[in-house]
Amino acid sequence: MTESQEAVLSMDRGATRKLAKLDRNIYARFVEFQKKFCANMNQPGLRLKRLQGDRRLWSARVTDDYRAILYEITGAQFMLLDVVPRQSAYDGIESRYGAAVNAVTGAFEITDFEELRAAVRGMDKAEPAAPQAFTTHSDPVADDRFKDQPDEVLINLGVPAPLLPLIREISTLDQLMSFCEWAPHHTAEVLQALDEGFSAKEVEEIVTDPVRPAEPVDTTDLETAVQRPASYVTSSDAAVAAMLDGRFQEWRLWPHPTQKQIIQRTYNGPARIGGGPGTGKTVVALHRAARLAKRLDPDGDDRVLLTTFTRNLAVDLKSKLALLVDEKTMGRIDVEHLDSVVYRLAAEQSGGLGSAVGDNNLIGWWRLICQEQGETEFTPEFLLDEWTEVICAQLLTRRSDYLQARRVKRPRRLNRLQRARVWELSERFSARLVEKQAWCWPQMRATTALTERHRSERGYRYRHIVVDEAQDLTSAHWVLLRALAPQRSDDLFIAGDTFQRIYGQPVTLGQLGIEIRGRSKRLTLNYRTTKEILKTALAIEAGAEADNLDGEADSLAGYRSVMSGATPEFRPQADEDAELAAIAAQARAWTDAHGPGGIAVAVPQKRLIGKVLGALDAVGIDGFQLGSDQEPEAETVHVGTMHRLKGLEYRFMLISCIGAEYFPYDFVRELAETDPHRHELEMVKARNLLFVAVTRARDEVVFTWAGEPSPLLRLERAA
Ligand SMILES: Nc1ncnc2c1ncn2[C@@H]1O[C@H](COP(=O)(O)OP(=O)(O)OP(=O)(O)O)[C@@H](O)[C@H]1O
Repeated sequence: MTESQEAVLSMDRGATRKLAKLDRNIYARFVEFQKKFCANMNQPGLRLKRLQGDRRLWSARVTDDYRAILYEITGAQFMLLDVVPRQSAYDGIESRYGAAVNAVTGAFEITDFEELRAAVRGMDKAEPAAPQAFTTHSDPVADDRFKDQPDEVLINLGVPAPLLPLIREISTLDQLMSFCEWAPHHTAEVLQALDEGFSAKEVEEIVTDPVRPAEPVDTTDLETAVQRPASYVTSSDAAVAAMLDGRFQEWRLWPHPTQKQIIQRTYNGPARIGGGPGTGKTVVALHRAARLAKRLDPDGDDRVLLTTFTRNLAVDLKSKLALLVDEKTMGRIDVEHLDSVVYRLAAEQSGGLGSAVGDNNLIGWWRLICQEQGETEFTPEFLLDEWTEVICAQLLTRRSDYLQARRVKRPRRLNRLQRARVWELSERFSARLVEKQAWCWPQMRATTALTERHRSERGYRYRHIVVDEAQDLTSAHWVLLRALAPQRSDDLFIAGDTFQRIYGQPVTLGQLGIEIRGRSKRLTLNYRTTKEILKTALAIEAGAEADNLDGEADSLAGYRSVMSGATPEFRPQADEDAELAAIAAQARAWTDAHGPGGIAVAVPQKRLIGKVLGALDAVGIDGFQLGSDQEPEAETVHVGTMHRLKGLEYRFMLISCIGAEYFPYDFVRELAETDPHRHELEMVKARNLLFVAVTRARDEVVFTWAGEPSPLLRLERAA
């Protein structure tokens, strides 16, 4: 009798796609098969047998009529190639599959040549990927992009030589997209980047170099190859089990190799990851928080803080994190938006906090102080900004400190007398808050940061901090974060995209005691949005500049997508009623075609939400107003301000009421006359806001407006 032997059954992305296509009953039987096989691959009912030809090819029984085709990595680790009807299990098996270690990336790659041939030659084997379902792409691929690249260039970039003849046959975008659906992951990325117009040298830099292993590649060492992240192969039964029980999401199992490097690296200080929308910064932040928490001393009481800018994003982070860690590890991680941390610590420090003055009301308080003091030299807007961005941000508590404070990038120079006046007015403002038993965010952030700075001498609240949406944090937030964790390796991990800054003002982390220089990296592959949507989004930011959170320039260079879909549509309307009707009609059309859910309408102002909800209701569609607390209902059309959509994603997006009348806001237009410096800052935020809204969409975007379009749409470039 053959000995019992446990086994690992690994899968790659191709295998998961094939399983997804199986009939449900067969799929259920495969799940049973997987368990049995892993418990004892030699049990007779599995009928494991070696196939003729390649000595690593095996078949095993899933049902009487279906066989699993397996590829042997080591004696006890197999890769699933396919699940096929028994009668066809052995037909042309050797010419159908290829399995090899990629000499450039070191990845173990399985190729199903039959699927690839079908993709290029149009047999009905390959189905187009979901995101391309509504598109027709008979556009030719540009010959000079990848087709004219010499073989050795493609091979050098990591494209396996056996794929070249088929690649040479590709002549339309449709063929390219279908081919890439089944091609090894790295090959797909290379071809798509070339097709987007990146030169071979650029592709080498942004696609190939990041996954090139440091050590020489031994193409006969399968065991090492399957462990490389570029292989996209599951390494444990737990991962396969999660995949099979329907909880499978690629980002959980297979971070991109570039993402994985960042997740796993030990940084000897604060580190930053940037990158355009949808490049997986949040995915990296989640994995990193999970990894750091798992590595904490199980008997110690160190904790991890995973934080972000808004409350609804913290809710989202928490539910995603729960997919990566068990309950015990979750218990070591606080997932909380940063102002909630501020509030919690402030309440702990002072007991009662009094009533809150919202950010929008602060200007009224400053106006009153100016009136009372007969102030004419400084406007309330300038004073509020100065108090927030200099006094609170630098935690200045003494007049003498303010008189000497650095005022980098502030709109006007102030002499000593002027500073003394600003300080006096600020003291009056602070006294008024105390008198009225009120608090506001800038002051509370600063006070909490100061207290925590002193408290940290007695021990730190967190061992590791991971921050998402970092671009919107204020200086006081940063000072607080610095005070919450000790200056050690892996102390602060910062994810954010400054092109998406829609709240605060630029900060220079180095000046706030957070040194990220030399520990900064950027992701460039967009997983969310189609090329067409990306093009429109990039037109909005064309020529724009952003910082890298450390006083230097950031860029979106190399930013690209591997998906393709419909071109965004721009639909001007005669008046507001016509626009509301157009919004409702489009939401109806998407709902009818694709079912409810995954649809959102973004508007620039809160007061427009009710109108849109009314228009949706009139055509029998349930709308849901996005708020900060409530979990959004899935099967409704979500309607929210562009601000509220930050960090979220939808398949279909309407960006509506985007006429010049509503966007940019009135107060921003007025600033052009009264305060050119602030006008410029607010225009950057408005432009970024539109960029954020557009890049929430996965598949389709439609813009609507009545009257003049907003100048920020940049129709001349975006259409
Ligand atoms: N390695 C990956 N494999 C598959 N999907 C991924 C991967 N990385 C990210 N994604 C998916 O891409 C989408 C965008 O990811 P994520 O939200 O992390 O991006 P982001 O850079 O934080 O975006 P934004 O800046 O717009 O908020 C998500 O749907 C995510 O699941």
